[in-house]
Amino acid sequence: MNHDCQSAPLLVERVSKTYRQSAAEVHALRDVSLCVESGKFVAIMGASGSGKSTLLHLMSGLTRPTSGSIRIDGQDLASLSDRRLTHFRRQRIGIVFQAFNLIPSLTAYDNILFPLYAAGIKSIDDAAVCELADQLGLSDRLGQRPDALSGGEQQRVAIARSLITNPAILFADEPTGSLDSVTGESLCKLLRDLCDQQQRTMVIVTHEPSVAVWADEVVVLKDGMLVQRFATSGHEDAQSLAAHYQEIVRQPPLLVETGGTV
Ligand SMILES: Nc1ncnc2c1ncn2[C@@H]1O[C@H](COP(=O)(O)OP(=O)(O)OP(=O)(O)O)[C@@H](O)[C@H]1O
Repeated sequence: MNHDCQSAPLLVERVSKTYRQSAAEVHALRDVSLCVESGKFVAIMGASGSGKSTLLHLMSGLTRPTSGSIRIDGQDLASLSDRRLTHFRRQRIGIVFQAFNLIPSLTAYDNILFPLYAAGIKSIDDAAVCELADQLGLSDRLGQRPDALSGGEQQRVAIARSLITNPAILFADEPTGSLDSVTGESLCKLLRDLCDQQQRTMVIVTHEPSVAVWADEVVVLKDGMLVQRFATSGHEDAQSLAAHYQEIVRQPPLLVETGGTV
């Protein structure tokens, strides 16, 4: 294993997930290993049913693997009880969903602060909240409820909410999936800026080459296996990335070495 992986924000080692549906078993993930170093932006791609959401849910501690281990910021998730895992997730893992999942009755400001309220933290650093809102272009929207915000603004509130606890890593499941292409592109630029300017570490699931091209590296899943990963540096536009991705998914699986670095 790469030496730097030991201190990486994310280390996935030989993770498998099998769902049982009455008598049948569904092998959603098979022996997946992945390491993501600090400040990296990684996109997970794959056809429908290839296991992208399952992997994201396992890495973000929402579900547990059938076998294998996941370390976030050095913490082995399997060693935590359900209660401690929930606490750890709220403190150290940021999660953003396609559908924003904001609380409709709360203002943008209170939605952003919700993870702190849920953790029982009462002393709010207002300057830090304002700085975060400013970075995400939300300064003049904080008093609005979600139904008065555009889709792009709602997703930026969701990102601010996920960053308010200063997590070790941010996971996002199709973060642009509910946005038009122009708004989606500006959201991708924002995510890129968060990595470049604040050394945030990010893993997103996406179907869209135009989104994946903003990442540093692309991880490709096929039939629950990690079949390839590649740097986006050779694919500066989405068309070139899409062509390379299609080539990979058409090939028979070629498993990458266990524990390599992304
Ligand atoms: N809770 C579950 N119970 C049983 N099978 C499941 C469950 N969740 C996912 N699966 C199965 O696991 C496999 C991987 O599903 P997953 O949702 O991770 O794929 P995906 O790549 O995210 O797909 P999509 O792009 O369509 O969201 C699929 O065969 C799916 O039917």
